[in-house]
Amino acid sequence: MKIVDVAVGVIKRQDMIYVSKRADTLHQGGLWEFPGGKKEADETIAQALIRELFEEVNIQVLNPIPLMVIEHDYGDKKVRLDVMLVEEFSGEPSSQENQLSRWVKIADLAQYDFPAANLSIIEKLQQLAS
Ligand SMILES: Nc1nc2c([nH]c(=O)n2[C@@H]2O[C@H](COP(=O)(O)OP(=O)(O)OP(=O)(O)O)[C@@H](O)[C@H]2O)c(=O)[nH]1
Ligand SMILES: [Mg+2]
Repeated sequence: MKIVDVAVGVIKRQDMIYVSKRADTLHQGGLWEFPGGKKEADETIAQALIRELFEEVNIQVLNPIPLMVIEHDYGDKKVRLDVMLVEEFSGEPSSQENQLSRWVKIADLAQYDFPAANLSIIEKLQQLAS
């Protein structure tokens, strides 16, 4: 199965992270996510992140910092999540795609249901915060 490259942005301000709910009809629908999406063939992963976060939440990413890379096989789909920490951005995140979105304290992220691949991201954020 072909692996899908995904740029994922962990948008952070103080002890809060911006999360959105995936539409029920999508892959891993109904779960919470960090904004992002599939890399196009002609893009670098940083370019994909900048484009996706502008399209999805209307911010200009300034200085993304690589956090981790996660490969996960969902059975119906294999993904490689290139996860980047986004602490420098201009604009105020707001959902452009009718997604429910909110700022959540890092300590409270575990109360939200995320796709299985995201669990190690949340663990890492909680380690960094403690
Ligand atoms: N954006 C995002 N995708 C994630 C996360 N965790 C995770 O497993 N994924 C998976 O990554 C894949 C691509 O993400 P996506 O659906 O946002 O892609 P996209 O924005 O390009 O959407 P599109 O297909 O409607 O153009 C999906 O299969 C999704 O399930 C996450 O935290 N954020
Ligand atoms: Mg997306």
